[in-house]
Amino acid sequence: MGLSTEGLTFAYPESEPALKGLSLDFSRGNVVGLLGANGCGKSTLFMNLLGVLKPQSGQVCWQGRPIGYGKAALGQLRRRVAMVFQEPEQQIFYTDVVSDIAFALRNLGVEEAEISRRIDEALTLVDGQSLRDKPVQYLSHGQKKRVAIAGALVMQADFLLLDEPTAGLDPTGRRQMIVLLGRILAQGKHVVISSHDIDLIYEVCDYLYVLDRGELVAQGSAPQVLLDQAVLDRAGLVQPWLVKLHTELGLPLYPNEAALFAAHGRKLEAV
Ligand SMILES: Nc1ncnc2c1ncn2[C@@H]1O[C@H](COP(=O)(O)OP(=O)(O)OP(=O)(O)O)[C@@H](O)[C@H]1O
Repeated sequence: MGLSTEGLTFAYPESEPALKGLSLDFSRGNVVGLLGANGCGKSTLFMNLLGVLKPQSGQVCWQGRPIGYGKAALGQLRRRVAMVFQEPEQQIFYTDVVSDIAFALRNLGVEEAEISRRIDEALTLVDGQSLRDKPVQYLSHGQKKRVAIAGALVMQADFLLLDEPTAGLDPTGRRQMIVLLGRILAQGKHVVISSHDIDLIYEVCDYLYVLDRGELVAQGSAPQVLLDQAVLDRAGLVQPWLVKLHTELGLPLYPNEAALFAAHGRKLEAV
């Protein structure tokens, strides 16, 4: 058991509810995907999960208990649940990489030796050791994204919320992000991904929730949900290309590109 919501309804002031009675369990898979057209409520949900926004009814739960909204309770929650925003600028505040990653840990009063150790480990994980002393302003978008992920990893949270992790990345950067996700999972963490990158969602998620204007319209394993054309139409989504090869050409439903290549006796070149 970990992060979940029960009947969560949230409305911005003087607006229709952006989230309507959502009961979601983010421990249903190691990587849970959130899908839906623009404006369906994904970012609003993430802000509720972090306790930044408070639902009008229902609740966000940690280990089955409603979270608190006092300073101490939110501090505890954020050691468990960390978010990586879509735009790295939303969470990078310092001009150099190491100070930026250290910021939240210093705030929590973590010892400097421990801070160095965690930064070293996180930068290695994101292939970011060479970025260590670079001014943040000179980093590319993809490099900034990796620094932002390192910033979340040093918190050692159990759940990482990733908002559009592949947005703005070139094909190599996107592949590297998938490799990085694998490393994060190997550490036993849970990941929640909100993304319009349907191929990424298909390849990495083992459970999906589909939202349409704040309502839950489908849930299940990735193949279960993404083979359901009615759900895709309702939520404004398209089939991943591997699903399309299956439905249109009758090929087996391959879980990823490497499996498709392997089935044809070919090895996919590594990044
Ligand atoms: N600060 C706000 N005040 C009022 N309404 C808002 C605010 N932020 C978002 N909304 C509305 O809430 C709904 C959900 O928006 P949200 O940004 O959560 O969707 P999203 O699924 O993350 O969209 P996208 O895929 O474009 O990032 C939308 O109708 C949006 O217009």
